[in-house]
Amino acid sequence: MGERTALVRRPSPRLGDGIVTHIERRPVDAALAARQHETYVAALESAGWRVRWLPPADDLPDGVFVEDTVVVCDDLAVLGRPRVPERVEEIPSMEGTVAELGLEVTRIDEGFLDGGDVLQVGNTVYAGRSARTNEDAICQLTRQVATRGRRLVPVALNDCLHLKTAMTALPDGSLIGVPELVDTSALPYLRVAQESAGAHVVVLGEKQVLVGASAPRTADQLTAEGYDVTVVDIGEFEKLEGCVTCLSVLVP
Ligand SMILES: CN(C)C(=N)NCCC[C@H](N)C(=O)O
Repeated sequence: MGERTALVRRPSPRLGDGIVTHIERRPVDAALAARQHETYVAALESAGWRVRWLPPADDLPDGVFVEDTVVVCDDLAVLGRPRVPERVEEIPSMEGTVAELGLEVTRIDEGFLDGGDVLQVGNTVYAGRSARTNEDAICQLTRQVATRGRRLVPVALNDCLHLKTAMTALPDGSLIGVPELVDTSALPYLRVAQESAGAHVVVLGEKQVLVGASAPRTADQLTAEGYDVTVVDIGEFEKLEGCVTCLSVLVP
């Protein structure tokens, strides 16, 4: 802890068998995915994040989307509880890793929670009500993050996989995303991303962000605003409804 650690897992050669819900399945080039992942990890490292590899899970096609397996809030790690059976086996290796990092590990005992539905901005934790994350889990998460001084705001989603499919935040805490995909009534101002992939921003530092190559207009706009923008192509992961946030858990 305190070392700006990025948790990642190498992509499975079976990535192409991962779950798709809202888009059509397309063939995945596993070798290209591996190269894209290397570039993504290198970008985290060059922004000063110490990379910690989770044990490989080559039999778990979605195992590379580590964001869904845990929510880290200060020294607390709340393990995800996948609704989809295919992803349940990803949790134990994340549990071991966050325990080794010295985080206090807790679980959700009822309901379902994917970390992709949880966006932390300052002392606010936004939690998406999705097909993967339900009310029982959100209630428990509310109590757990309250122990770290956080206030949870539930957010209803419109037909999208995860909250972070719809929106993320910039380093100054302002929200960016696709308003049609979220109930904005509980949110402060949600800036409209230039393209849907521009809803996915990873905050690497105070002025440093990472976005996917599928969001060129957002990248240009953020650059014009003075951000140091790293662009990575994660096209093979996008075929499985992944985005740049899903591929790591950043432990500040
Ligand atoms: C913010 N997002 C989108 C995520 N955190 N996770 C993406 C998981 C994709 C995987 N195929 C699945 O359907 O579970």
